[in-house]
Amino acid sequence: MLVAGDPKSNVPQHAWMPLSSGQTAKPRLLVMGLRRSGKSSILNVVFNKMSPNETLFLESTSIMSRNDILSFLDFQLWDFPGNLELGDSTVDPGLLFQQCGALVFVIDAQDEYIGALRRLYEVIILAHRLNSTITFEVFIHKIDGLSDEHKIDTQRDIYQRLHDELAESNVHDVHLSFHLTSIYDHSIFEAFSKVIQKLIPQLPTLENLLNMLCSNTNVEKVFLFDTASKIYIATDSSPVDMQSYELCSDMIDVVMDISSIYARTQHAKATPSGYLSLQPPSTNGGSSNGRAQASSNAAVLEAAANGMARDPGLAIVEDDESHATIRLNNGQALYLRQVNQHLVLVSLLRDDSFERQGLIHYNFGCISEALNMVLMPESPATAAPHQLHI
Ligand SMILES: Nc1nc2c(ncn2[C@@H]2O[C@H](COP(=O)(O)OP(=O)(O)OP(=O)(O)O)[C@@H](O)[C@H]2O)c(=O)[nH]1
Repeated sequence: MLVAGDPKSNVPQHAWMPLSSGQTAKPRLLVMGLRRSGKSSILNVVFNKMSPNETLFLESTSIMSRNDILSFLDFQLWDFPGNLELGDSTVDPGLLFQQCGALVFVIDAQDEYIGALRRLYEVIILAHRLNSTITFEVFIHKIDGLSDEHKIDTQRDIYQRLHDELAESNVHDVHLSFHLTSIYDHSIFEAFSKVIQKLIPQLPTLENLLNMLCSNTNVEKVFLFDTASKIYIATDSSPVDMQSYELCSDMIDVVMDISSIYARTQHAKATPSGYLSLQPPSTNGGSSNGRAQASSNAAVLEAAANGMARDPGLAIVEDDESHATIRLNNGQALYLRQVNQHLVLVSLLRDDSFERQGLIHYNFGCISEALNMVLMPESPATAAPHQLHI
């Protein structure tokens, strides 16, 4: 196997690191699938902020590569090239599967998928034998080219064939999930969110905290997002509807754009994995006029939350108390609150809830503290949280 790159080295943003034999024991997420199924495109769009159109120019991956995700969740993404066979002498199935938390298998739904199913079946049998805790996440991918009816039929057919084959081989206790995905809409972020959530042991506690926030603050929906990838790592227990998710996710882009103009001091530079690292404030940095305060204090933006460009090179806001509000023209509002360097809370609530704005700020502050305590209990910044007010 090949040598891992230093995540802090000065590599281009879209570069993926080859593998080394001296891996650290981070939780691992393995991405597999046949050639040209869309693996590298997915990883680059979600974790490197590549635009979907740019993926047309991606070259075929010929060697296994890994990307260290420097986020709230410290994990490794491994991209297993489609041309490599499991029986290849360079592949060590023990190394590959034993530390693997989740295995994402990408199937090109626009292509003939019988070959992909055969490969998936082989992978499941081998991986499950070596590590029965792996969750298998099947991405039925490139659904942008399919009608709604065709999508459902494809998913049903893939599920049935795989289920029958596994049952015939007497393999029953496999954790298997299916997701319909495309890099051309939010479905790929939604699917990755669900995959990552299964790797977070504190998920039930995070969900409880978000439920408390909703019931005490009249919040209709709240998501805890990883800022850089826009994967949501938790949400309250009300059902996720795609429109609310898209609005909340787009708000991160809007606030990033506004921050890129008005943020006072903290410019961030993208790490090789596409993640943001904040630089310390410069002594004379930033705008001297009052506009500079807008992004770090209450930025009230009467803006449509759609179609804004994103800028991966800038921090979203500047401190852990930063927040922003966008009032929509349908009586709803979006409220964003930074939790820490990697995470933000984005919520959808009724506009009239802002009559008690102080309460909203206070309660979001309490939940942010509690979230930090749950996710980073050793951090000195996480003192005991205050009580929620109703
Ligand atoms: N229509 C559509 N095309 C996609 C999607 N995702 C990826 N593609 C295209 O599929 C082609 C192959 O994508 P890659 O990401 O290179 O595929 P890969 O699985 O990494 O291929 P190997 O490196 O050969 O294993 C590219 O032209 C992408 O633009 C999608 O969601 N929809």
